[in-house]
Amino acid sequence: MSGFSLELKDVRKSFGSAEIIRGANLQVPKGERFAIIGPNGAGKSTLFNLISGRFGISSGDILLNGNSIRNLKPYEINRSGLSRSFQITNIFHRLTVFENLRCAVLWSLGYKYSFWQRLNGLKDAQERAEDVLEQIGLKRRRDVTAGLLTYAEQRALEIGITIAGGADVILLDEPTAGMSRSESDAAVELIRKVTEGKTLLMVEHDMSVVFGLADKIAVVVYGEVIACDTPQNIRNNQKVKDAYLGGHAPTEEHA
Ligand SMILES: Nc1ncnc2c1ncn2[C@@H]1O[C@H](COP(=O)(O)OP(=O)(O)OP(=O)(O)O)[C@@H](O)[C@H]1O
Repeated sequence: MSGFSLELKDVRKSFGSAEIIRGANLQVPKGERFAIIGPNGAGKSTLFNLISGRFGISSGDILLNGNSIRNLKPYEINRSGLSRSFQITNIFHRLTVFENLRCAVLWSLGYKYSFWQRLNGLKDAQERAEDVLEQIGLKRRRDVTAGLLTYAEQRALEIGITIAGGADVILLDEPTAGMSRSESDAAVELIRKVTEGKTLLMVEHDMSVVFGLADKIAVVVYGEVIACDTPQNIRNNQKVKDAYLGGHAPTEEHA
């Protein structure tokens, strides 16, 4: 068994005649937190869509815990232990906070929506949802309709939905986008707590979040991973300085 949660092997993706991902390679060891950074249009979201099965890859391979997932559907990848959040908040606004979490737990267990009527009897799902509610700090908002939460609370709920199924590999797409400084500081703490012992891969533009959370940073430029290293080494990497910010290394000050 490999020590990697996720491996990208010469992954390529074309849309029509345009090759967007051009031989991406990446190895994410189990239990580490990785950030993917890069200029706008570099292919970060596309990589997420390939890893989570939303798009099929054109060539190469993606391994989850040592097994190829290249031909799997998104829900099959999810049930193999990988869960992702989206850049756009992806919650059911008319359900309560608790119902959103319970729904995510049941979905991960393979229940269908039509089972909702009989949910109270499903004790494990109920307990798991209560547990996640506590972890994301929304216990006192348990029975509030999700659409009435503040934006930061909605993003916290979304993180809860992402981890609710118990996946070991978590993908977060710009988890602090649109947040104030204090909200994103709180989000960093939340992400750190709920991903303890798990593997995290996140796309993030806010460098203070990236440098505050990531064990390693992968830099994507024109559909390739041009460097993957510790935050300190990325800061001093000349190739990254040249390609990424016109001669300046990414630092916590760059948003
Ligand atoms: N479904 C699609 N069809 C055609 N082109 C696409 C599709 N999805 C993405 N692209 C193109 O792929 C390139 C990379 O887009 P992507 O969204 O992955 O970049 P990104 O690094 O996430 O950018 P940003 O930081 O701005 O979110 C862009 O040129 C985009 O127009």
